[in-house]
Amino acid sequence: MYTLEKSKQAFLEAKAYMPGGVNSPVRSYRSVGSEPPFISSAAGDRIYDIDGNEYIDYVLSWGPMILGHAKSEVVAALQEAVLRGTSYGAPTLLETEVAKKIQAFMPHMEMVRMVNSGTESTMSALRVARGYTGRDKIVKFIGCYHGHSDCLLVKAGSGLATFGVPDSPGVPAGVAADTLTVPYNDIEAIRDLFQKEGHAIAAVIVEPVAGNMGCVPPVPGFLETLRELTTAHGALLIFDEVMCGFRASSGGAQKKYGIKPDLTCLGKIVGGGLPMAVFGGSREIMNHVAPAGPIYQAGTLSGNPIAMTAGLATLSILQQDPTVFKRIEQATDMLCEGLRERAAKYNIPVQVQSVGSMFTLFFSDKPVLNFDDASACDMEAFKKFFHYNLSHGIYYAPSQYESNFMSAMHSPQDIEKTLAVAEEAFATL
Ligand SMILES: Cc1ncc(COP(=O)(O)O)c(C=O)c1O
Ligand SMILES: N[C@H](C=O)CCC(=O)O
Repeated sequence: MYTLEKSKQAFLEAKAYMPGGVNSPVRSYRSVGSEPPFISSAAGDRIYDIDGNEYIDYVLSWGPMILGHAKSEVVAALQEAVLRGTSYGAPTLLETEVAKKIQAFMPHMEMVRMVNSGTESTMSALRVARGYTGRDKIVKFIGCYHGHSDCLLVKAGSGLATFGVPDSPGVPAGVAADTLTVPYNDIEAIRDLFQKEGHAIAAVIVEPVAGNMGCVPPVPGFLETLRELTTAHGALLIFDEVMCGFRASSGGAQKKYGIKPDLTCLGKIVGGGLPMAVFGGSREIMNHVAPAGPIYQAGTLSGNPIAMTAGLATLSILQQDPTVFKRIEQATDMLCEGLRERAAKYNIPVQVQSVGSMFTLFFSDKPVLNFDDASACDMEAFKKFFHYNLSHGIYYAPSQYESNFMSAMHSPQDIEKTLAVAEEAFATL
């Protein structure tokens, strides 16, 4: 019998010490109206909670664990690394190794700066864009989420969309005023905006494959238009590949769609499951970052040896096995196709959207192209489907405004099991 009794008790206690009982809102399960399982361990594609439940994990720590949890080579590298000390606040050989690896996957990242989270990465990339262009305004897309820095908490996706607060209190109006927003995939709207404001725009920041309103691919011509407009108006194009880097393809969305951004933000996979992110781009732009240039950016723990070790081990494994990305993508396709078939059998209108190893099942009768489409989905059906799956050992993201992820450890048998549970869940709707 599935029970979350211990997790419920743990959540009650956690709420006394941390707002909402969590350290990131999406973990609280508030939008699906229940308590979250408290996790005790994870291995491969499985996670285990303190009540003894086992789940096939499609959240993967919100994306990073592409090789699966506790990958033996990564764990061994970390065990060795901690014995040499956990942080020096001084340069190490590891950082250059990681920078070279990143460049091997994404050649446009000629120079990088390591930071500790995706939030820091996008915040710093925007500062560079503003410092480099001498302009203040930035453009973001409605429903995209780029972390929680002030100027990006405007019409944002992920937890903000889930909890219905796309513009957070506490963001000064003056800061928000410099953030211009446009619907995702709306080529005409972005053209109009550039016609009016192009001279003042420092940068366009975009999730080139949106993942924070669920998985929404770019329509043909969308990314190309962003490239054309930013170039024509002297603005920078920032690809926030914190989520879709190493997932849309081995070289992220920039490789998949053949677009060269001016700056790229990476996080999640690049740190192998430890707090680590980077931003980077051409030498010409990055040489404006301190101390090479005047645009200030810093961090006590940035580039710390433990995160570098996990990142390097993860990227090395991905680089050594040229079939790994294809295999994970094929597993994703197999699952998505199976979900479509099972839903159709019960006449449940769904859109199962995927790019590479990211996917979302939307309860919608038409393709989801933007935030309005995502918001129009049947959230009650989502909730029921989610809970049936959770209580039968399938761990999906607890919001329609999130992507799910595949790892190299999900086997065909795991996918079959996932589909069998999905079929039962559809039958209950
Ligand atoms: C596309 C994207 N950008 C930025 C972020 C912020 O990263 P972090 O949560 O590491 O601050 C996230 C995830 O949270 C993300 O999905
Ligand atoms: N969608 C977010 C990041 O990708 C979820 C992670 C978080 O905010 O805790």
